[in-house]
Amino acid sequence: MATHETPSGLLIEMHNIVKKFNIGTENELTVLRNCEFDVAPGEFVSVVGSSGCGKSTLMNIIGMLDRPTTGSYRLSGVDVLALRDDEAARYRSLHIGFVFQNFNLIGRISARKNVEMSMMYAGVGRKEREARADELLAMVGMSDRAGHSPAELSGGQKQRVAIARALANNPDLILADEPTGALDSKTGRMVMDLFHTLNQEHGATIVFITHNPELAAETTRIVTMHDGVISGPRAPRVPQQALRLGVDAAPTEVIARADTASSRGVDKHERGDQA
Ligand SMILES: Nc1ncnc2c1ncn2[C@@H]1O[C@H](COP(=O)(O)OP(=O)(O)OP(=O)(O)O)[C@@H](O)[C@H]1O
Repeated sequence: MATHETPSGLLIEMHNIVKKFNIGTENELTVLRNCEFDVAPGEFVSVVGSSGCGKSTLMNIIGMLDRPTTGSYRLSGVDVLALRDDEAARYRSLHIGFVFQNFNLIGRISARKNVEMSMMYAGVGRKEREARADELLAMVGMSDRAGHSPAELSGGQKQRVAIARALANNPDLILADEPTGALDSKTGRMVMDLFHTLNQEHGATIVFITHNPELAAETTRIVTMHDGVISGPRAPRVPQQALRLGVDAAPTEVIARADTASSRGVDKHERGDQA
């Protein structure tokens, strides 16, 4: 796997990204316009902007689920746009963890199997997969539901499993698209606190798309999209010594901290300090 030590010190380097849909037809649409987007290791960056401004389109390109029409994109120093589709799929599965609004868990298998699945694609052996899935589910406080199927879990529990799955291959980057969007405010708070713990305690680099300005304000940097154009502060240019994600820290301690922070958030909520 590539490491964070890139010549620029940046994890994501996007330059002059343009995305057009339906090229050459009467429906041609330019959705991203000369976007510059850099992220340094260890950042927790939120991307905000009104509906239809291009956030998910940007996310799909960062997540290597789609390619830009023009522009350059390096992830962990690798020119990922130069990769063939099969190479890109493998690179994506090893380097990026996704968390979606609607969880995107596989319904007919257990929480543990959902976490294991991405490791299976990465070629991790069964014993190691099972052990790591258990560690990750402990980390997100879901050990007691590991054998349950997604239908038997609450929204917050599903999202915790999805976060454990996103961490499975020790990714360089977590991409979270409205991860609290389908959750009530208390559960959303808990999920957000888990992201903070992963960022602060484990050095996880997170790009977080949200409509919620209060949640965005908690992150280390906010960029705004407007009609396909990104604005906001640039990534710190000084190379950072970021920790790679790992579960070597005591998992129970991690979730305990998230839970404590979560109750603090609820208290604030009850006091009316936040929406
Ligand atoms: N595959 C596609 N083909 C054509 N147009 C598309 C496609 N995907 C997105 N668009 C258009 O691109 C624009 C930006 O969409 P995108 O989903 O990126 O916005 P968004 O900021 O994520 O919106 P929301 O906050 O509502 O999710 C929209 O006008 C949308 O209709």
